[in-house]
Amino acid sequence: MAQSKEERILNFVLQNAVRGDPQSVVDTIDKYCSQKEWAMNVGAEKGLILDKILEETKPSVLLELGTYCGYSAVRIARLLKPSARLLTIEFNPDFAAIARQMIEFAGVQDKVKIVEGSSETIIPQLKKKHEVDTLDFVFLDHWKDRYLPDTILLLDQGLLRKGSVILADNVIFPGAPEFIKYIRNNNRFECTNYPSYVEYMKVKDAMEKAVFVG
Ligand SMILES: Cc1ncccc1-c1cc(O)c2nc[nH]c(=O)c2c1
Ligand SMILES: [Mg+2]
Repeated sequence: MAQSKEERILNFVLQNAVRGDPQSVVDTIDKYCSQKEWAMNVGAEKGLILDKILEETKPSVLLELGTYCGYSAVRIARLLKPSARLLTIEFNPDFAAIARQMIEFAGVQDKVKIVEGSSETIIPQLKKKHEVDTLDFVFLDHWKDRYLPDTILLLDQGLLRKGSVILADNVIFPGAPEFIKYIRNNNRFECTNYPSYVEYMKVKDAMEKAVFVG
């Protein structure tokens, strides 16, 4: 069976990165995807914005929507304190299988739990099945037309508390106009836009940070 692009990315990491070194995994994926095959990892430029916001927030309980190959899960986990936990939801089982191996190779499996399935199904299970009380940090990086309904679901499920940070990738390209319209006009969120570029491309993109004020 022909290899998928995601399998090629994983194999490049297994052969070229340092086992147990999350920074080397992040750098190796960026090297492959900038020189060989484009892939939808948050990438190095937007990754630095993500890093900075994580260092400011110092979250303990995190949720990511859209794991893909595990690039951002590894990038996030490398900055977390030992007791912090990241739950990451991935709909595509093939991507989830790649991400599981990527996360284990990076040595961050104790901090990261991949949950396979749809965010719509899993978000309502977070409290009872995944022992979440409230979320300190949420990274939206899945289907753009799910950003708004999933944000509303997080609110309805009582998963946000005063100060919870939502960070959304791709609010310019591919774009999430309904989410942006809602979040910027909702006085329960304080929004900040971070202009950047689509990963590995010279196309403008941005991330949006929305802090829940309770
Ligand atoms: C696929 C694509 N083509 C051209 C330009 C950007 C994208 C793109 C970039 C991303 O960071 C994405 N993140 C999550 N989910 C996506 O679907 C996605 C798509
Ligand atoms: Mg993205």
